[in-house]
Amino acid sequence: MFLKNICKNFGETEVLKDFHLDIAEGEHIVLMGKSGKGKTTILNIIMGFEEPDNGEMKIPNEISVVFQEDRLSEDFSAISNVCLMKSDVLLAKEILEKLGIDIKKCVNTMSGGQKRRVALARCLTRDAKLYIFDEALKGLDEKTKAVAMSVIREYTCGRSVIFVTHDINEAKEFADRIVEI
Ligand SMILES: Nc1ncnc2c1ncn2[C@@H]1O[C@H](COP(=O)(O)OP(=O)(O)OP(=O)(O)O)[C@@H](O)[C@H]1O
Repeated sequence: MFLKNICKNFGETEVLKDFHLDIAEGEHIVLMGKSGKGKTTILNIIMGFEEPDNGEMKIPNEISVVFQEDRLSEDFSAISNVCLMKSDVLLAKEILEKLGIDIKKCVNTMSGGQKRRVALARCLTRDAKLYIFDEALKGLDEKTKAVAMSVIREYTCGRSVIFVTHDINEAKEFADRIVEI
């Protein structure tokens, strides 16, 4: 997949100018850059939520995402949230259990870090060509983060990934290549 010469302005604000990104099949890219540099804008263009002003791109249709916000159905259990769009219950259970989540627990009784892990499990349960993690481990303690990182690595092995983080240690641990914008 690739993005080539992508430009994007919001009114007078120039956010992206001739932005390039190539990702090989199975490659894990970490996208870094200061707040407001345009990382989420790039992801929104990749996901089709924003139109670029200029440029070319080739992006797979099957994309699975962890957004910055959890975007869960609060009144449903962990397993129902993960299986809402996907019927592979066995895989969903396996991933939720590896992430230390009680599958029957209702989301509205969960801590922030537990909700984050449900959002992660939902993303990893989907079969996709490209996985996007936008600050997916934000708010997790170090031990939980290490477990979550190893689960992400296990289930994205051989698949293309864009991982956005401000944490250089996370980036170095995960990346085949770090892209700074
Ligand atoms: N819909 C929009 N309308 C106007 N300006 C926008 C819009 N979306 C983003 N921007 C602006 O584009 C710039 C890049 O925003 P973006 O959210 O892509 O940054 P980011 O690198 O993801 O930041 P952060 O690390 O804080 O999440 C910012 O100046 C932001 O204010």
